[in-house]
Amino acid sequence: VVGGEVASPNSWPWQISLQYLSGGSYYHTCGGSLIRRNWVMTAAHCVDSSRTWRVVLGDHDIYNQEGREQYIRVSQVVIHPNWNSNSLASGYDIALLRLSSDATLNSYVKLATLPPSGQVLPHNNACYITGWGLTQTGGSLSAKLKQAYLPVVDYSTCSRSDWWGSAVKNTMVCAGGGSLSGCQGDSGGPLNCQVSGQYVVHGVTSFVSSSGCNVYQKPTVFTRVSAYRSWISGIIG
Ligand SMILES: CC(C)c1ccc(NC(=O)[C@H](Cc2ccccc2)NC(=O)[C@H](CCCC[NH3+])NC(=O)C(F)(F)F)cc1
Repeated sequence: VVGGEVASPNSWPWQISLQYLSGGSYYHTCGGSLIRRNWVMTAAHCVDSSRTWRVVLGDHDIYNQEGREQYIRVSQVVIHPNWNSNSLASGYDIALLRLSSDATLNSYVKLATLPPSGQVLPHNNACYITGWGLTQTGGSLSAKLKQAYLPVVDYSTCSRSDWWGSAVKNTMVCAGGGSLSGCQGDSGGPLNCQVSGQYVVHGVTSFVSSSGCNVYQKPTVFTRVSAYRSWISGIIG
């Protein structure tokens, strides 16, 4: 997350850190959202490679153990069947991870609320991106979970030629577009949008401009969760 601030610990209790095993240690690579006690929603591009994954719930500082963390292995990766890693612009950047055991729900670990099928938020709807991703283009991961206020940019604006043009589809949500943005390592995490006084996960962080994270008129682009509700229900029940 470029800009914004460190979140109050565990204030986004569905946010998870997706980590992969390498040389005996686990490393943060993406975010995700807990949607059932044994299912996490993330981006397909996060789990394109076959690795050993684990999910960390209840985390705040990914480099220090603070006692609220739950570490659970991933037993199954379900990538959307239409996802094509060579075509980010086509969308379908969504995947579901089955956990090897159920998360314990408490004040630090809660389930995300998903939007109703088909719901499209209006321009400027209040949303926050959260994640441990780079804090500057080419920078380093944030040790502590960050949040940044990214209001929704409607499709008609986001698909303008001087914005994202045809790279953005209606199955995506754009948000931000100024000095605040997502960045590498935020992928797969939630776009938390305020709807009737409640935070709803309307987006899965998908991409930013290849020329940098916080680029003017290149808002962060998210998979629109409400476009995939039936697929999600078909998998998790
Ligand atoms: C759709 C097409 C025009 C398109 C192709 C590529 C991109 N962007 C990108 O590829 C930039 C590249 C980059 C790397 C490092 C620093 C800055 C930028 N990376 C990204 O946008 C990666 C997704 C890459 C998926 C493919 N491996 N996502 C993210 O960084 C995040 F966190 F914002 F979700 C954006 C659009």
